[in-house]
Amino acid sequence: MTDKFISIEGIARRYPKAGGGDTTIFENLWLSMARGEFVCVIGHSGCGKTTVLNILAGLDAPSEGAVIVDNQAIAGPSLDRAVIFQSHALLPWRTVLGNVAYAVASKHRRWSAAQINAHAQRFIDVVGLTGAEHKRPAELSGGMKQRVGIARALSIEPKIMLMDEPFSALDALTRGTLQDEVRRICLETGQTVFMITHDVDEAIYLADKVVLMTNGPGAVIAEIVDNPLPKTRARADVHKHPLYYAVRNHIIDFLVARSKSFDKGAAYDPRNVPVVRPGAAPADVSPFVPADAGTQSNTDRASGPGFPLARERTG
Ligand SMILES: Nc1ncnc2c1ncn2[C@@H]1O[C@H](COP(=O)(O)OP(=O)(O)OP(=O)(O)O)[C@@H](O)[C@H]1O
Repeated sequence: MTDKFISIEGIARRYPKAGGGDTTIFENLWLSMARGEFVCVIGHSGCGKTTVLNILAGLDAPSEGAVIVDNQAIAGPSLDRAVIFQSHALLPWRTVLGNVAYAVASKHRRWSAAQINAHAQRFIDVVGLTGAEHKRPAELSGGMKQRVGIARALSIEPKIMLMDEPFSALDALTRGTLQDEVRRICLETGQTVFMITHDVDEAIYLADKVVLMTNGPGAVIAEIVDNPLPKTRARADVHKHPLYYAVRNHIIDFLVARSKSFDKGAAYDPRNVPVVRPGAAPADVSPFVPADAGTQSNTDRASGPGFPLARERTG
């Protein structure tokens, strides 16, 4: 990877133990992300995903190591990095417009009220809330509240979106719609996204890369799954991709078995975590052929082990 827009460099997070000493949640974590890349992180509860996200947000500091964004070490929160939480954290006394405008005003302190409102309205329209501008959070459904959170994050036009299970509290239909919208918006705006999810299908649908973390304490990045789906993808076609089931099975197998007993082995290098493309031949991946284009089903073609690609330096 050449463009290291985000570079996580050997970070650790330790907390003091009640009886003395420290618990190491994770250590020596290295990961880099290119500009415009959508990365999903998957791992069991407690492995430190939110801690990593909070460090990226500047809300927490690593016990060791550093995170560099756009060639600058993170030294606290910044309007360049917007966070979308599972709970939307809206200001209950402000309307939809008021909530988004509040974020816009914090970034553009010299703008007039008219400029601020016009800018906020643009992002309210983007997330499909036109007509709900004057409602207060209590009058909105969970999905609408989450849209406000997304509009608020987008309205400050951050360089990076950090999302902590943003759709997990939503019903399946709303979740699907918002996943589609977030994907579209991120593609259109070239957003770089770091997102935590527990949902394997969500990760495969949204991500360019899926980072697999082992169980904590002492969690490590076991590997990075390079998603073979094309950047432009439609929800309805995702499962027809010839490698879809191989990728899905690989991630599930990791979560069910390997995340607990991951053997780093002598060859494991945290700065150079294996990048895998499950089901693909080591040197080549066939172009996507729709399921009805041939006699062999895509599911048949998807069988086979995950071959590690050439080890790619992530640090
Ligand atoms: N302030 C704190 N003091 C001590 N331990 C903490 C503190 N904050 C988090 N931890 C511990 O750090 C570990 C990682 O927490 P974190 O929330 O990052 O995990 P996670 O992978 O995001 O989990 P989940 O998927 O459940 O959200 C947990 O074991 C948690 O108990």
